[in-house]
Amino acid sequence: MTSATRAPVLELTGVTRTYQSGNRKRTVLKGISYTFEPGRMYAVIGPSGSGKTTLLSLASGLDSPSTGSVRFRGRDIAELGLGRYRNRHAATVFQSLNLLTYMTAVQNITSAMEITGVRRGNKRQRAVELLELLGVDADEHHRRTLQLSGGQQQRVAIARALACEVDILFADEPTGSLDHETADGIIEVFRKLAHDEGKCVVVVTHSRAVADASDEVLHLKRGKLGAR
Ligand SMILES: Nc1ncnc2c1ncn2[C@@H]1O[C@H](COP(=O)(O)OP(=O)(O)OP(=O)(O)O)[C@@H](O)[C@H]1O
Repeated sequence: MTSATRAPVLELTGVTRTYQSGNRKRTVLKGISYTFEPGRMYAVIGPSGSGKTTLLSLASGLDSPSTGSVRFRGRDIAELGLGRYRNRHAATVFQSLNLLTYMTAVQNITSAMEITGVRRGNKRQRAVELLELLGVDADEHHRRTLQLSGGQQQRVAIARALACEVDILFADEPTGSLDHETADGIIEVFRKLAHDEGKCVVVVTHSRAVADASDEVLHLKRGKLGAR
């Protein structure tokens, strides 16, 4: 299928976000319109403070735009329910990962499936399948995540996000704290998820390597999307 024939999975239309602190208002995003497709990897780049995390929060249903709309498969996510959108359709891997470090890799994934109400008979088996897909070795599946390396923890966090069978995966600076080699492995994971598994992968990054590996690069500058 060519990209021209793919139905969009996510559409931002005229999205603005204004923050108010005291009497001061500041519009961080100034009318962003963009269409995301399945099976593609997107990088969101831009200077510090340009609104990348704000854009990710709106697109992932953690926050609502001041004006404009965010649509998942044609339906406004506010109407769908932000909680439902986040649980069923769009997962986010945060910079802090938020793994439960006293639990094993498998337990982190199965507990997320319980919490988000995934109806699947053998959750442990699914957790193992996902860890294998992401290249986490079998002897690491049952180790507490505290004992795993940064790159392994990042993979577990991605597996946990995918466990809820989402269509869109957002990640905020996923390679920021990793060495080059480990970062390259994570970039490859994202590319495979997009190109082989058909996910829409959206990564906020300062990394040139992530931007170079992406199918599309969105450059945020002064609240607008521009050419790179
Ligand atoms: N909840 C908030 N209330 C008020 N201002 C906010 C809030 N969240 C973000 N901002 C402001 O919005 C602007 C954009 O922030 P954002 O975190 O989206 O930028 P960013 O491009 O992700 O930056 P960085 O690359 O440094 O992480 C900043 O000036 C920030 O101070």
